[in-house]
Order: sequence, then C-alpha cells, then structure tokens
Amino acid sequence: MPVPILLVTGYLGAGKTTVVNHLLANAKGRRIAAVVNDFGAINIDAELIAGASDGVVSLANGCICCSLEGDLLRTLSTLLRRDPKPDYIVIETSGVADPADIVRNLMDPVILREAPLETVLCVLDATTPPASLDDALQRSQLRVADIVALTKLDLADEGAGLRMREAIRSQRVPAVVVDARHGEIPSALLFPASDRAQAPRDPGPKRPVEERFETLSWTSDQPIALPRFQQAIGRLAPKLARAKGVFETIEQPGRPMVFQFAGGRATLAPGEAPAPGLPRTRIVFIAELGVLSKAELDAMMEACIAAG
Ligand SMILES: Nc1nc2c(ncn2[C@@H]2O[C@H](COP(=O)(O)OP(=O)(O)OP(=O)(O)O)[C@@H](O)[C@H]2O)c(=O)[nH]1
Repeated sequence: MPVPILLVTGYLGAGKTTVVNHLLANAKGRRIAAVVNDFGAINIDAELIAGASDGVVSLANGCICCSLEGDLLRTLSTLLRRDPKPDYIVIETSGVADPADIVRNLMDPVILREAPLETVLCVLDATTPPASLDDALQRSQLRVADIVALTKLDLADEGAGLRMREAIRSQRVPAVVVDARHGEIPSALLFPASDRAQAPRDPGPKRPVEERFETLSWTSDQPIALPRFQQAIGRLAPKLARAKGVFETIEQPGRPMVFQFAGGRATLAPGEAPAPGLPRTRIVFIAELGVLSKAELDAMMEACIAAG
C-alpha cells in the first residue's frame, strides 16, 4: 500500500508546528511519521512536536528544499522500509523553504509510487497584512497548496480573515481555504479516505536559490534572567523574522519554558525538560541576512545570564 504524504508549508512562524501537533494529537490510531526541518543548527520544532505516533525525524542545519534534498529522499526511503510502515507521512518544511522544490523532489518516480504526495497544506497567519502575499517566497508557498489554513484568527481583527481570503483569490490560488483555530483542521480534509493514484504535479520552473535568511543559535547551561531577556527581545524585535527556544529562568528554576517570537509577538509557555545532554537554554534567532550580528546577539544574551 502506498503511504500518502502531507506536505506542510507556510512562512516563518505562521503556525505549521501548531497544526502538525494538533494533527498528531488527533491521529485516531493512524500511524503518522513526522519529518521536521528547521534550517538552523538546533531543531526546536522536533522538540515541540509531541506525540508523533510513529516517531519524529529531524532534519536540521540546512533546508530540505535545497541543501538537504538528498536527506529528505533517504529519510522517506527509511520510513517506507519500517515494519509496520506508517499510514501517513507528514513533512513540515522550514518557514523559508520553497515548497515547489520539495514537490519537484517528491516527483521522483519511486517515491511517487510508494509515497505519493497527497496534499499540500499552506499555513497562513491571518494577522499579517494581505500585501505580504506579494512576497515571492510566500507566493510560491501558496501556489502549490491544495488547502490554505488561516491561523491566529483569534488575534486578528474581524475583517482580517475575509481580506486574506480576498488576497488569496487575487493570487489565483485554486486551494480550499479553511480557518484553523489553534491548529485545528478537520483531519478528513488533510487525509482524504482515498486510494486513488496521485498524478505527478508540475511545481513550475525552478527558481534560483535565494539566500535570504540566516539562523543564529545561542545555547547555555545557565538559566536566564527573565526581565533582562524581555528587554533584550524588545531591542532585537525589529531585526527578527522569527525566534524560538527552550530555557529555564532564574525566577522559576526547574520549570522549562518555551519561548516563541512570531509575527512581532512574543510568548512564553511551560515546556518539557530537555533530553539528557542538551544545554538547558537553546534559542534560535532567524533574521534577514546581515541584519543581526552574532557578536551583538551573543553580547545581549550573555547579559541575560550574567550575575548582577
Ligand atoms: N493565538 C494564536 N497563536 C497561534 C495560533 N497558531 C499558532 N500560534 C502561535 O504562533 C507561534 C508560532 O507557531 P508555530 O506553530 O511554531 O509556527 P511555525 O510555522 O511552525 O514556525 P516556524 O517553523 O519557525 O516557521 C506559536 O507561539 C504558536 O503558539 C493560533 O491560531 N492562535
């Protein structure tokens, strides 16, 4: 039996991991394997994906649409050799990935036969201005989608969902658009009960790889002084496209926290204890190339753990 693939794409911080987590939590006995790609050296997403019923495979330190394309195909082959095989495979791309390149790779004749690309889901933050869809990367993420999920409607003003739907229509995207509140999408939409053979897709002409973003990682075994960290994030915010991490604070020792910065909003929520051997503080900062210097970041972060 072929194992259908669900490809989840969408811009930095749009809510992909939240959707994948919701899906895995509602797997209803399906064996779902998740392949997760964060393009930084630390794969925070793999840690944040809870309960993948058939294991999480983490692809880090590169992007599966370009430098890790071979790794993706090898990972899929390994998953397909498992006994029992997964019922479904979910691939969560990094927010900077051009899914057209991944779709192209998944058209490999062997993969297409054994693990057909069933659905491409594009996750879209409804609080972002509709004009952001003019961005070439976001256009590419929308263009290949069968389903577009609007997230963060709870944070958006009343007309935002409608305006976003209008903007999607004006891009001539033929996808079905659904609301995803806190990652909730009916699984019947994502995993249609069909065993029809998937026709090859045409992802369009290949775009030149554009090195637009970089990730800077910061790790430490020390807990963080929360007020200083909040100040640092306030100063860094204008330069950041995305940040996420896991750490303990001096104020609440022994209570790991998950930090998220997406769409200009920062949140802190309780997290899980790190796996043995991992530094207690692991944060990834993503910025447009050249905007953030490692020295500047290190200095600001070191100040968050320094005594005094
Ligand atoms: N209020 C609200 N927050 C949401 C919703 N969906 C996602 N978020 C939050 O948005 C932030 C980013 O969500 P993620 O699911 O990590 O986004 P992502 O697309 O996987 O991020 P990258 O992999 O870094 O590109 C997190 O703090 C989520 O809790 C939603 O519907 N409502």
